[in-house]
Amino acid sequence: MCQGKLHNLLLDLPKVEHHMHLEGSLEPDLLFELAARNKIDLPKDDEAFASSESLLARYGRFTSLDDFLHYYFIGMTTLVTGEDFESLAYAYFKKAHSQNVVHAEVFFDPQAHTTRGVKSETILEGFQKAQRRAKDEFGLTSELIVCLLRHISPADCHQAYLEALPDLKNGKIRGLGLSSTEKGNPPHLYKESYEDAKKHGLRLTAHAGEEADVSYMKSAVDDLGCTRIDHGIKLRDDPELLKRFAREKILISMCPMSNVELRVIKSIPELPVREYLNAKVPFSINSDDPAYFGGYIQENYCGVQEAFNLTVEEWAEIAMNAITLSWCSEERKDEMLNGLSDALAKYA
Ligand code: HPA
Ligand SMILES: [Zn+2]
Repeated sequence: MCQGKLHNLLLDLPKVEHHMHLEGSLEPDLLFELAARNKIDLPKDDEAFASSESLLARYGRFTSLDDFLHYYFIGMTTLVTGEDFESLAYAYFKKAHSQNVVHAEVFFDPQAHTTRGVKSETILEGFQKAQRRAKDEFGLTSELIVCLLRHISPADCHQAYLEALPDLKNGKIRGLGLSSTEKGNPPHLYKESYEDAKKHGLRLTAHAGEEADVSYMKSAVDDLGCTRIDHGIKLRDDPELLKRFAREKILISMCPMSNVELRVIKSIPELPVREYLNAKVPFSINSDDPAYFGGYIQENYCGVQEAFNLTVEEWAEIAMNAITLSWCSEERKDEMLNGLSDALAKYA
């Protein structure tokens, strides 16, 4: 991994995570523990589920987004009670805090749980307990973003959106996202939910430009009104749209290790980090599904440094954009910006 002065800076930087699926932080050990406790049958015809070790080994051989999603959706069937959701989120916050994450805006997939009979209140209460503990014990603030699963029909997704709406309006859930199988499920299909959310002034993001092309990014902005795009690594292919992202400060939440593990790119140097920095397109660096892709946020920061050898000033800009384009209060942003100045002072 990266070395020297810059490595210490990357450890010290106060970090903000914008792209992390809580269900994607389910480590194999906890997965097996929950399966035993909740008497959940894992597939017997897949030898990957023989042990934590074999499961981890299989995670190292994903061939595509859908290949990963197959394991991701099986894994989360072990989450049943409020305590399970709390343990999951608390374990993530604790790990994130150990890597100097000071604020996290995290996704979850209610449709994957409610369709198995888990109540939305159970999920939300578990996550909220973990959020309160993370704030009290670590000073780590967080926001929840509900994801619509785009492999499910837009009509069913709209139903899920309507179920989440009261908690979007009362601020328990901060924003709306769109995830799962991207190709063949373009953003505009989910317009009804996003249009309604926009009317209510809610925060909007969508996964776009991960496996599919840049037209999905354009549709997420034009048709859905997103002010943030998750992954979003295809902007090079539309120079006008790239300028617009810079002008309107539309944040891209990049996930380097995820892109390599899901074979979207061969290696991190292929990412458009230099182009986005030069064009002033704001982006943050994130872990996506850290239990599945072999690293949390720190490992992703180090991977980017190894690949691009960025300067202190460039890291300062990345860290500052991550803070200022977060969906928290201005007061919280000011606190985080002060923390950033203190961390940078040592490296001036
Ligand atoms: O990287 C991802 N892409 C789409 N859906 C997802 N759900 C979890 N991670 C992802
Ligand atoms: Zn994601």
